[in-house]
Amino acid sequence: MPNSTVLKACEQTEIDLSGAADWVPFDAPALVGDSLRFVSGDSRGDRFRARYYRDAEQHLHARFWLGPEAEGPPGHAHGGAVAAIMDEALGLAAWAAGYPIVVGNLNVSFRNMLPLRKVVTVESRVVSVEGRKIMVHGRIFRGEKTFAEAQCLCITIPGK
Ligand SMILES: CCCCCCCCCCCCCCCC(=O)SCCNC(=O)CCNC(=O)[C@H](O)C(C)(C)COP(=O)(O)OP(=O)(O)OC[C@H]1O[C@@H](n2cnc3c(N)ncnc32)[C@H](O)[C@@H]1OP(=O)(O)O
Repeated sequence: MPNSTVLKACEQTEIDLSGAADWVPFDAPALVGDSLRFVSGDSRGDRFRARYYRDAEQHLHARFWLGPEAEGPPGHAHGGAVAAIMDEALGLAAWAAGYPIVVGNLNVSFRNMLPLRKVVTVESRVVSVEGRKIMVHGRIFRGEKTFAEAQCLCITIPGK
């Protein structure tokens, strides 16, 4: 099947990105707008589709789907795609917690190859705040399987 046909088939498919029962949808574009364009901005794209949520404790979660344009190893996600998800989701977690930041350092461990065309969950947590340094940890998983873990050092932007 030619590639264009595969892409078209993907575009037409609705992906179920619904959250857990106790999650509340989080309007990320309302908070950071076009900064999401690179990763989660195209809800019908063939690279990433995403939806963000917050749980009762206000931690940010996301459902992500990676399509054929995120491919690295055959059938699996490119490491840069996984890192981009971590950059967006963990940076956004700091913003959602009230800290206007940019990411200063992002450390990603790739634990298992992440299959394309499966919905995965991203969980995040602000673990410490020291002056301008906000540390956020995150994980991408599906069921019992962890695909990646990350530690993200966010630095608040003066004057924001
Ligand atoms: C203008 C409007 C923007 C709006 C934006 C909206 C974005 C909303 C998006 C939300 C969802 C998407 C999230 C994507 C998030 C990105 O991808 S952001 C893009 C990628 N990141 C960047 O481009 C950042 C580039 N780096 C910089 O701009 C500057 O280096 C920084 C990070 C602002 C820090 O510079 P600085 O303000 O001069 O601060 P500096 O004194 O160097 O450091 C402050 C403290 O942090 C520590 N630190 C700084 N960098 C590091 C590091 N890499 N490692 C360890 N420690 C460090 C320093 O040691 C220092 O510690 P203390 O001495 O206070 O103990």
